[in-house]
Amino acid sequence: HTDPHTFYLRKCLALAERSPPRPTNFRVGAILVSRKTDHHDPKKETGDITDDRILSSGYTMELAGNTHAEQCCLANLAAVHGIPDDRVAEILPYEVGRKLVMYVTMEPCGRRLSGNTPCVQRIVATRNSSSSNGDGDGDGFKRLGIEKVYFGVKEPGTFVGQSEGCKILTEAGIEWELVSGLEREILQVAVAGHENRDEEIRAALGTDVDDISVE
Ligand SMILES: Nc1nc(=O)c(N)c(NC[C@H](O)[C@H](O)[C@H](O)COP(=O)(O)O)[nH]1
Ligand SMILES: [Zn+2]
Repeated sequence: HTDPHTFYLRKCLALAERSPPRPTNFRVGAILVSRKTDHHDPKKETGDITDDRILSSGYTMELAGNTHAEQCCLANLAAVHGIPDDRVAEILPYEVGRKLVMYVTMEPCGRRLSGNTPCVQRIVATRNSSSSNGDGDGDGFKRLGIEKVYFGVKEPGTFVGQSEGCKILTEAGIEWELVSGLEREILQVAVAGHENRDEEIRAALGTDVDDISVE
């Protein structure tokens, strides 16, 4: 019986395996979940996932262009509601007794070599939209958006060196948690399109084991 976080990260890993291997990015999978919270503490998750609702999912390059898993996950949800992906915050559910969490195989990016909007910015943006109550006097309530991110590995230094994602999430008041146990599997999928993937995995695992078989 695996814990709920490993259960979801394995689902994200299966999504990541659908991503076309490229030397210029990582293959990542993401799932957005609405989770029941403890009725005494709106931050606390009950640990019981039977009431979870999977709102959306995405994987690297699922959508046209140079897209990231988290970006596709949010864009897919926006598309379901027929609005542009930069307005996805407006349609995210905001319910008493529930909170939104995102599972991603890899730490959301804080910087992208392409210069495209990093995923942490897209995640933080889900918290900034205030929903008007329709009377236009701007006294809407602040939607909480995505409150926590669970991921299975920190971003390797391959493209941007020391990753910034977690720091930016913390600064924005978004909790995050590194769920260990799947590092090797996540990295092997993530770097499948890279030339020196064995070396990359060794460096990322911080070990010098020689028995890393990429396949
Ligand atoms: N969390 C995450 N999800 C992804 O789907 C993905 N591809 C990355 N990858 C992070 C890496 O830092 C960037 O892929 C490079 O910085 C190149 O940037 P572009 O992807 O071309 O914008 N990270
Ligand atoms: Zn990203």
